[in-house]
Amino acid sequence: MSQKILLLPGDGIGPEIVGEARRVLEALRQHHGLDCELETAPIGGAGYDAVGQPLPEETLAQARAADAVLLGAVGGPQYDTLPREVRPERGLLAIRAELGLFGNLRPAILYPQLAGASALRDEVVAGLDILIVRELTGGIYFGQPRGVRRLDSGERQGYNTLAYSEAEIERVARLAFAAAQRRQGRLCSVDKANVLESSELWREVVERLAPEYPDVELSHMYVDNAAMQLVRAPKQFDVVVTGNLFGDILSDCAAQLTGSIGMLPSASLDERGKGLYEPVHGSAPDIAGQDKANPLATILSVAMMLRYSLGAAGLADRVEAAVGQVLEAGLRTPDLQGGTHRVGTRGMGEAVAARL
Ligand SMILES: NC(=O)C1=CN([C@@H]2O[C@H](COP(=O)(O)OP(=O)(O)OC[C@H]3O[C@@H](n4cnc5c(N)ncnc54)[C@H](O)[C@@H]3O)[C@@H](O)[C@H]2O)C=CC1
Ligand SMILES: CC(C)CC(=O)C(=O)O
Ligand SMILES: [Mg+2]
Repeated sequence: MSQKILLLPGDGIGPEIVGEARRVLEALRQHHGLDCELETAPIGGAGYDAVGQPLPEETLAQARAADAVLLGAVGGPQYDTLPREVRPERGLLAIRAELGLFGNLRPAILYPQLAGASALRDEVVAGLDILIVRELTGGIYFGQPRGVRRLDSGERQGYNTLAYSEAEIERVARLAFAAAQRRQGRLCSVDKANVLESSELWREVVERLAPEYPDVELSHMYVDNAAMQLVRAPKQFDVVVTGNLFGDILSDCAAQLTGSIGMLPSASLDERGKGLYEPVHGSAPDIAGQDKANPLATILSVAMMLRYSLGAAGLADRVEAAVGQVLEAGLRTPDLQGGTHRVGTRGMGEAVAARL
């Protein structure tokens, strides 16, 4: 039966990188029998421009009906002065919450061809393969109350709430323990339990689950140390599980270990494994519309989608192998150092599709 994939290009470089992901899906359809229907809908600033909402109702309905969703990125300076409730980023948070996508898998893998492109020395990053499991629908990005209030002094105060329930911690921790079982069997839970009550509970719940996963070696680390360890000795990590804000920050940091933020894909999964797939980076307004964006994070997100939502692990392997081949052939977008052939967004997408 044909599977329905919803494309949400979004803003900035979103349409360019999703265009290249689409090219890859079409190559798989043409040459490898992938049976899928592609639909496109607006989100973020594009949603606001179309109907005044960053997550149009119609887009959400299409996402619910789809077998998988591929998103580019949202946001841009032209939207930064809008009321917060209709800003593009709210649309992204809303679709994550509405679809119940609590588990965000962010693998940071160094392609051997990019060892020289990493900000760190070869020996520190060679063979790097980390999985960051970020809680995606709770924590300070969603906590209530939030807002800007007037103090008695007349001064304004901005405030947010960081809250995690036991159930929210448990379900993402189980996802991470299970991922560690399929990998090297090491799980590091990152928190700030020396200061935050929500982290103290986080650590307690993760610790309580550990006996159910005797084949996983569990450790804990404070987030400030984890940021330092990620650039000091990143290969000490196998799977990292952490909350929404800490995971957002640490995964951008891990991205740079792999050569560029343009290399990091992600999968956001619900309780039943239905997913939304998106690169880790944002809408990069500074390079939008210039054929400069690296589409590989989005193309690698297609690979994750094939593996986790479409039951096509063989095709996922093919896409990942094609990415390795174009890097081996020396192709590099401007964000990647080294190589022998400078290409743009389109050139990179065409080169991957041609190898499928
Ligand atoms: N998932 C999403 O949709 C996200 C959206 N944003 C939004 O994106 C906008 C820009 O945010 P920034 O903080 O600048 O983060 P960003 O990730 O968009 O860009 C940071 C830097 O990385 C570069 N970069 C990002 N993706 C790239 C790619 N594929 N190829 C080459 N270079 C790339 C950009 O040119 C920029 O120099 C904001 O409106 C922000 O709210 C930010 C993060 C995530
Ligand atoms: C734009 C934000 C809502 C999120 C973000 O930076 C991310 O998910 O990586
Ligand atoms: Mg981010």
